[in-house]
Amino acid sequence: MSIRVVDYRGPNAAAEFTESLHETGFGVLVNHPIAQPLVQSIFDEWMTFFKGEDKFNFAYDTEKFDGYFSTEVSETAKGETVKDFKEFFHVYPWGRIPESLRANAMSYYAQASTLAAELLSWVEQYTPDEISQYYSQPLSTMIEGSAQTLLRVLHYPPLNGTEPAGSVRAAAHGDINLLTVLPAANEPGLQVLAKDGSWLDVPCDFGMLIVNIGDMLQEVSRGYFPSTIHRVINPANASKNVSRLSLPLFLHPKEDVRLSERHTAHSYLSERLKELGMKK
Ligand SMILES: O=C(O)CCC(=O)C(=O)O
Ligand SMILES: [Fe+2]
Repeated sequence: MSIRVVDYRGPNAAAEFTESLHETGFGVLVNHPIAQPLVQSIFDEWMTFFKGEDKFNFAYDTEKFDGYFSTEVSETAKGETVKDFKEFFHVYPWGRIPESLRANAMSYYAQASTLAAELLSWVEQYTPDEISQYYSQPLSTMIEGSAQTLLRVLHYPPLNGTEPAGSVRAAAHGDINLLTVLPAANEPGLQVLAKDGSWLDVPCDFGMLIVNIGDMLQEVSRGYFPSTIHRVINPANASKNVSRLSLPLFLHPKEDVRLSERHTAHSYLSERLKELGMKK
């Protein structure tokens, strides 16, 4: 198994991309419409933000989850005991963000959301009928105008020996949401769990766009599109002291969207956040 790289402008892009998502839960696009200079500017300006002190004025809201999560708060993946070694900022259009960072973040949020809606229409088009009969509405409209869609700006600090023993940049996990869109980070490290139990590097050349299925699309498609386990490994010695920045946009359905007989998007998210200890 390997993760296929699909040319967004190629003649069979929609079919090839959907096939990749079905087989591996991941798809990688080149020649896509997200402006790379914008991604680079966001990396540069957020690197400065994470190095500074202003971030502490944006400590995350414990009810609404917008704002800054320090390495002390961070996240512990389901089934793990040690926190991931990372800090991050949750950006929502309605949430808090330093004014100087807002324009680029919102521009990226809008571009990636538009692209995600198109990719979901590809997915819908190439879903077998026996699966798409379960979709309660077109996949692309599930995310339309959703207040839950979340841009996470992640900083994995250089490893300098002060990190907690046994911690990794991001322990193995599946994403909760419908679909995740993620420009290749400035450093490698993202891996996906193959069916044979081995870990595969996700292609990550500068300019590539990585897309993966989340648990909610797995639920909607009754498992036809798998929410594949992935992780971010610590760097090898040579690049140990380099920060890694990453910019996943987690596309969430609107709260009242029905995913399955058991779940709406709202009930599903509440259950998962409780499991993670993030919600009472
Ligand atoms: O940083 C990455 O490459 C992936 C991050 C990730 O998987 C997540 O935040 O859910
Ligand atoms: Fe993830």
